Amino acid sequence: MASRGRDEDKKRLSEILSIQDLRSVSHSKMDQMAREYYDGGAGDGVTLKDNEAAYDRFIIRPRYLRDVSQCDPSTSLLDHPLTMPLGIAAAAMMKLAHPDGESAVARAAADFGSVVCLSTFSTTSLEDVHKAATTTTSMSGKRPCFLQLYIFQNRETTIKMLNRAMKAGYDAIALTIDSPYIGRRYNEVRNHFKLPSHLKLGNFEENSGVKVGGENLMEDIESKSRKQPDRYDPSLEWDKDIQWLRSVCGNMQIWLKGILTAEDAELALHHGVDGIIVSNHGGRQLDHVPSTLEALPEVVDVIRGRIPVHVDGGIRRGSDVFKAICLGADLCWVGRPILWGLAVAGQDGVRRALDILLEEFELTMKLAGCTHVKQLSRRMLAKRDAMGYQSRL
Ligand SMILES: Cc1cc2nc3c(=O)[nH]c(=O)nc-3n(C[C@H](O)[C@H](O)[C@H](O)COP(=O)(O)O)c2cc1C
Ligand SMILES: CC(C)CC(=O)C(=O)O
Repeated sequence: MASRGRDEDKKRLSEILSIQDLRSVSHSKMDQMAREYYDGGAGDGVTLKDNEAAYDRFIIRPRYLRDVSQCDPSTSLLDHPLTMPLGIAAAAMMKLAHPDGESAVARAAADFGSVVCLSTFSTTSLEDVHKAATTTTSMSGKRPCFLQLYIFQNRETTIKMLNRAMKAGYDAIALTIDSPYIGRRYNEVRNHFKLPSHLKLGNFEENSGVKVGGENLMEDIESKSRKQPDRYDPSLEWDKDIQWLRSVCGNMQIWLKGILTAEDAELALHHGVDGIIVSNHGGRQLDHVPSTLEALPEVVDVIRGRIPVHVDGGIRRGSDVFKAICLGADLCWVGRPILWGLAVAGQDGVRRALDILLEEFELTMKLAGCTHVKQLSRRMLAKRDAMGYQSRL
């Protein structure tokens, strides 16, 4: 019976041709609370929509007669090979989409040759996910693994988690800097978002004081009235806290997730972080901030290749990956497309999402006259505006 189910899933998956198809099919697989938590954003969703729309404002300037019979879409991260410049962004509570949750995502990433960034609020323990993410049947050698970090007011909670991550073998932590408080998300309030009782957070003990859900999404984390309150620390600052983090991270690299301006990119460099991710949290935090594709060039221009610059938000096609790399990103992380794949068919659905993005990326490279990721540059793009298009960036 189980194998018949998997065969049916495979047939259904082969009929899914794009990430938009995957998104539509995923909607019938989740209840309203999970669907709206995954798909929604903060406020009126202006930034959420703009993340995707920004990709349509850039046009590709293809070059022809350049022998594209061989094309290599691969790259590397922390000395590990990647099949293409694509990683799986941190997303909380993946078991809301599928019972196999984070482990299924990590296995699909390992087999494909991608990298996973695990959320602090995973529904699987960081040890189990590291095992799944680094055990691969098809890529040789060790796989890279990131842990996304929220720093709690009770620093012991954070230190315990970092010690577990070091012991498990994580390569890097990505500190999310755009969330001193959680954005205003109407869906979560209306749906009384709560982690269902059969699911548990994988990285905290029952008595840690960390929980998700209540009258609104963050009520438990942000409540000061709990007996053992433990919430995000909104007092984080460049000078004291990046240094503190360095002192408790051992050999793990420190990346910052959520940079949107040249000023903060400069500060990140000054404070010696190992890499940055241009991100607006998929439009889930402050509404009306810039789309990440449009924030990317000013960050790249300040960093000038001294540390890696990654980007996430609104990436739904291989051509979107192409455009972000042309604008100077070293790697793109995708969030919701992976959740949609997971909801549709667990590990196989995640693999389908990754395969679609790879096929589209490789074809875009070839049709634009590129055979290697290093050839992608700003000269290959133009920006559309109300008057037509501007041919040089
Ligand atoms: C359902 C969901 C949960 C998320 N949870 C986290 C999280 O726990 N920590 C974090 O730093 N970012 C989180 N993010 C943001 C993602 O890491 C990423 O920035 C965003 O999803 C990228 O945009 P995209 O979904 O359009 O690809 C979450 C995003 C979604 C959609
Ligand atoms: C609010 C957290 C539990 C997870 C998160 O960062 C998100 O939902 O965007």
